[in-house]
Amino acid sequence: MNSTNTVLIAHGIGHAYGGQPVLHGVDCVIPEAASVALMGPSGSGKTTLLHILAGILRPDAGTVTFHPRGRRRGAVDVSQLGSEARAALRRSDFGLVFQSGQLLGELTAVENIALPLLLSGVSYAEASRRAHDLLEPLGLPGLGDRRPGELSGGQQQRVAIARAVVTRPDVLLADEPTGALDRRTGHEVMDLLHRTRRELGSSLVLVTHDPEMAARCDVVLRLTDGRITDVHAGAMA
Ligand SMILES: Nc1ncnc2c1ncn2[C@@H]1O[C@H](COP(=O)(O)OP(=O)(O)OP(=O)(O)O)[C@@H](O)[C@H]1O
Repeated sequence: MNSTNTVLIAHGIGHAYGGQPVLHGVDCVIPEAASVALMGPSGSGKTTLLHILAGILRPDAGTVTFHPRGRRRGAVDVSQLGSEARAALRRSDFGLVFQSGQLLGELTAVENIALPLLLSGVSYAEASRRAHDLLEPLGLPGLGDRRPGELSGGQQQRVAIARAVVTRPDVLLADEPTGALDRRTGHEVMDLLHRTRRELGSSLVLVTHDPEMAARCDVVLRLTDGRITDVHAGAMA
């Protein structure tokens, strides 16, 4: 498979839980600086595939090859890395956003945003400065000292996006990031996610049930019973 201008290539991905197969030989390609929506019925394996692409889960079969942008390092097979190396990759090269509940309640917004930098060894002063710099562009001016419990759902997702992008990752992986928000707030958060990833030149893999959110992506993949059954361009991309 040609790897030019791709950041992630999944090949022959198979996965089972407790002997129950969930993914059957999935192939997919995530192009550089593009957005890819992953749609499909409940239970079709979307989250499992996202977690495998993100290196959270190791697949039972197949490979996930990560090609760092600008080829600044050699390609790595994420599926063969140990848990430490996958965690390091998630901290430095991937940015993850979930539906909710991902922020640490005892930390302020700025501390939550700074966390991936702190875990990568950046000094507290530098990490806080970079986290502060994201408040304004992410629509969180003046909210840096609030704890998650003092923020609205939409504001919490903005903090989660800020945390995902603070390391300027090559790939953003988001699982229903607007699933817990009302429609208008959901679109505002998605506007922000697309704008930020365009500015960074990052790719986005978005798991969503919402056809409008999927249509805003460059490519829409449909997963049915653990198999890719359709690939088409997003209608509003
Ligand atoms: N940790 C787990 N242990 C056992 N079975 C699991 C586990 N996680 C997911 N499954 C099962 O694997 C199948 C695929 O789940 P997955 O969450 O990947 O689907 P999905 O397409 O993301 O679903 P949804 O749209 O409902 O979130 C489902 O049948 C689910 O019950």
